[in-house]
Amino acid sequence: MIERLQISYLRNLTPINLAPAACNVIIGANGSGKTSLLEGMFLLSRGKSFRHNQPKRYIQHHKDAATVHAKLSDGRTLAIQKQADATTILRLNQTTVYNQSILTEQLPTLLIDPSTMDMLEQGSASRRQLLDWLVFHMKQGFHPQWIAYQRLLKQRNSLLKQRRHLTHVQLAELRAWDKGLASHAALIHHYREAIFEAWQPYFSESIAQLLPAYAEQLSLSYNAGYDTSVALDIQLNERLDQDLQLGYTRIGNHRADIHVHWRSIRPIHKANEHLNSPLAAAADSTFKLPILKEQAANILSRGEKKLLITALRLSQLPLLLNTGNDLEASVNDAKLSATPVVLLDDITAELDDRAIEILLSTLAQLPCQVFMTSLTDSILPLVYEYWEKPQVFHMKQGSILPAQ
Ligand SMILES: Nc1ncnc2c1ncn2[C@@H]1O[C@H](COP(=O)(O)OP(=O)(O)OP(=O)(O)O)[C@@H](O)[C@H]1O
Repeated sequence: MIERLQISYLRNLTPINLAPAACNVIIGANGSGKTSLLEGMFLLSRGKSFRHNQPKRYIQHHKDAATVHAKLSDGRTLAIQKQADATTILRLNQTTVYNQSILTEQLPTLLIDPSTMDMLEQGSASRRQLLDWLVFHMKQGFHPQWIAYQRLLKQRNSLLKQRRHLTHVQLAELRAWDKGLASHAALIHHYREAIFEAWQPYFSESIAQLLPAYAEQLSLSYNAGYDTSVALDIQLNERLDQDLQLGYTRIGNHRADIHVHWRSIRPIHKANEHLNSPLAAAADSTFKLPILKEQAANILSRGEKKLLITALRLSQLPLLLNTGNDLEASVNDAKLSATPVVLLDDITAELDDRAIEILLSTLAQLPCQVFMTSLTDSILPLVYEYWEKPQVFHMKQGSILPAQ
């Protein structure tokens, strides 16, 4: 759990120095800096902002760098400094580290915010990241494989981009990379598939709570990004000409995706209603209605999609925290080294009262730390219902106002 949080020169924030509790509510007007505070914690955990890629966009105007520092309750300290030229300095326990994943491991953050609410309609990247967040924290071997895969893929794509025709030497090099890609791909798929399987029942449980009317109708599927019954290098070889035309690699783990499907339910008929009367059954046009299947994004209303995305994210936490049965525990081979931090940005504007109550009551039962932003204090009665000693911070023009 974050015991102390310090943020300097991030957007409009005046240097922040907070001692957060298990549940924290940040209240303030539009533009007061609430989201920037969440952005700071996300930056520390992931090495990037959830709003802009370029550091110069979020580093305070006329400053050279933004810094976020956190002290965890077990004494560990984490720090990140982002400079305008995108140089990043990372520290764990005052020692410089060179790999963001080291900090990510120490501070898992789960974000539920308005920008992620379009995830079903966007390209596959955000849905793939959703799965990979779980896989990263639950499967120790995943990250090194993913890094090695990405490195080879980058080399391959830059060769494809330069050339329409390859020399013999380049072809031999490409084949060697493809072999490497194939072996990383098989493992990455293996990790993702195992975590996906373990995640599904949690997703169904969250849907039953947040979208009960669709409990029987929504399901998830995982697409590996290539045909996993054939080694990836064989498939890459078969489609080399197409990839050369395109200038990039079209299949592989980097194209994996998560889909949410909707299917209709057959109308339920009263017992024996049609058995004695085949003519009546034939006359009833609903009797033989086929089961319809669709992408959930094409069926659900905007509000329902938000609930679905909330269910996707929320269902990850109990799995990650191993609050389920031993079967799920056996899937998790990476011991979680820190309390997950849940960042809820402006949920009152996104979700209805019932959904907010389900979200908060679920989070209050889990060993996680919560930071939520709100324009008004209308959320406080609910927060006090579920947490014993929440911290309430009021923000104005980038500063936390002193407690009254
Ligand atoms: N690089 C920057 N330097 C200084 N100020 C910035 C920078 N980038 C953005 N700002 C300002 O910082 C403020 C940050 O707003 P932020 O999104 O954190 O507020 P918020 O309280 O979450 O608002 P809302 O409720 O409208 O979402 C905005 O007023 C914005 O103009």
